[in-house]
Formats: sequence, structure tokens, C-alpha cells
Amino acid sequence: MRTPLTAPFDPHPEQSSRSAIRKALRHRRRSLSQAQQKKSAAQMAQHLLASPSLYRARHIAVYLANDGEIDPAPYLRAARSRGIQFYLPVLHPFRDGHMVFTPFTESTILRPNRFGIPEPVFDGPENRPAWALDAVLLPLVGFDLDGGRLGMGGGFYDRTFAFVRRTPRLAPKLIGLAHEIQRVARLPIEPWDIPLQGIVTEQRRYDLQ
Ligand SMILES: Nc1nc2c(c(=O)[nH]1)N(C=O)[C@@H](CNc1ccc(C(=O)N[C@@H](CCC(=O)O)C(=O)O)cc1)CN2
Ligand SMILES: Nc1ncnc2c1ncn2[C@@H]1O[C@H](COP(=O)(O)OP(=O)(O)OP(=O)(O)O)[C@@H](O)[C@H]1O
Repeated sequence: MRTPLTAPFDPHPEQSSRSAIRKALRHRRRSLSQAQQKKSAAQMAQHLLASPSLYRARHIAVYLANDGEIDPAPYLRAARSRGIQFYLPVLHPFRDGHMVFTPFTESTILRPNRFGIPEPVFDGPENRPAWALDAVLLPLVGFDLDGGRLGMGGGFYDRTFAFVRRTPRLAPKLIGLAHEIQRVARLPIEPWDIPLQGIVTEQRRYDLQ
């Protein structure tokens, strides 16, 4: 039997499978009020603006908040004035399970992807290779402080950044964003999980490496 999770998330032990934890944590983040979401996004923006791992970053991938995810938008608004170029993930049209990254400006045209999440239209020449990003802010469904992470379950980030393990020199900084209520005592780590440099919540920055 898996080790039961303890505070701050304490489901029944029989729920401790990846998919059950994912379901519970997605529900939890969707239950946050709009006011709480707004406040958390603003607080997280301050932590991101002060984050040493992003000091020299010029090309940063983000996401459009969906399903109760903590919203990077207030950070974007502030960081754009510092000359940072942002990118959004686009589901790869034929490399199944992979994503590409397209520039995200105020004039980027967005269309819903097959999950209903708005994304830029795929435009090969516009894409920036994943290895040429300085940092990636990725949405977490759950996290622990040993580097365990849980996403939406599609393995999109895991596949797209699998090269990080083979060529760490080429690796962008991978930083997970989440609400503090998405922290669990311990997540089952899978061999394909990509290692995160850190996690930022509305409350604080966790440096993992
Ligand atoms: N904001 C945001 N954008 C993102 C991601 C993300 O996690 N958040 N992704 C990170 O991977 C990619 C999309 N991945 C996703 C994977 C699964 C589901 C999802 O809702 N699955 C449904 C059922 C699937 C279906 O409709 O076929 C579910 O689990 O209920 C959504 C997005 C790219 N863009
Ligand atoms: N590098 C990889 N190559 C092939 N398949 C992979 C790779 N990484 C993950 N997968 C597959 O993706 C599926 C989803 O994995 P997992 O449940 O860990 O998703 P996740 O970490 O929640 O998603 P995401 O990476 O999109 O945030 C698994 O079935 C796994 O086998």
C-alpha cells in the first residue's frame, strides 16, 4: 500500500492514487472564490518579480489560467514592461503529446484547443524551440517539497521537456506555479517526471535545487 498522505492534504488512503489525488486537487482549486484567485495571482506576481531564478530570463513560457489554476497574468503585465518576451504552449498538430511555444503578445489571436483552453494558432516559423526558452512557468495540479509534481495527466510537459534530463546544459529553468492548497505531503514520483527548479505559490517561493 502507498504511504497515506498527511497534512496539508489528507484524503483517505484508498484515494492516494495519482488520478484520485488529481481529481481532489482540481476540485479544490476550482472551489476558490474569484476574489481569492485575484488576490493569490497578485501575491504570486510579487514573488515571481523578486525571484532570482528569473532575473536574467528574457524568454519565458507561461499559460492561460484554466480550471482554477493560479493566474500568471498580473505577473505578465508587470514583467512585460521589463522587456520580457512571453510564450504560450500550443498542442503540437502531429507530434502527439508534445507542445510547442509561440510568442504571446497583446495582439496574439487565440483559439480554443481540444481541451477548450485558448491557444495561439500553430505557426511553425514563429515557434521558439523549448531548449531556447530561459524559463518555463508551468501549471501544477499538485506538488510536494521533494520535487514531486502532478499535472493534468496528459504528460505534455513531461514529454516536451524530457530532453532536460539528457542535456541539462540546454535546460530552461522549470518553475511550477500553484496555489498553496495544492501542496501535499508526498506525491508518488514517476520515472518520467521532469525535475523542477522551484515552485511559487501565493505565499512563497520554494527553491528545490
Ligand atoms: N492552462 C493550461 N494550459 C495548458 C495545459 C495546462 O495544464 N494548463 N497543458 C498541460 O498539459 C496543456 C493541455 N493539457 C491538458 C490535459 C488534459 C486536460 C483535461 O482537461 N482533460 C480532461 C479530459 C480530457 C478530454 O476532454 O479528452 C480531464 O482530465 O477531465 C486539459 C489540458 C497545454 N495547455
Ligand atoms: N517522456 C515521455 N515519453 C512518453 N510518454 C510519457 C513521457 N512522459 C510522460 N509520459 C506519459 O504521459 C502520461 C501522463 O503522465 P502523468 O500522469 O505524469 O502526467 P502529468 O505529469 O500530470 O502531466 P503534464 O506533464 O502534462 O503536466 C503517462 O501515461 C506517461 O506514460
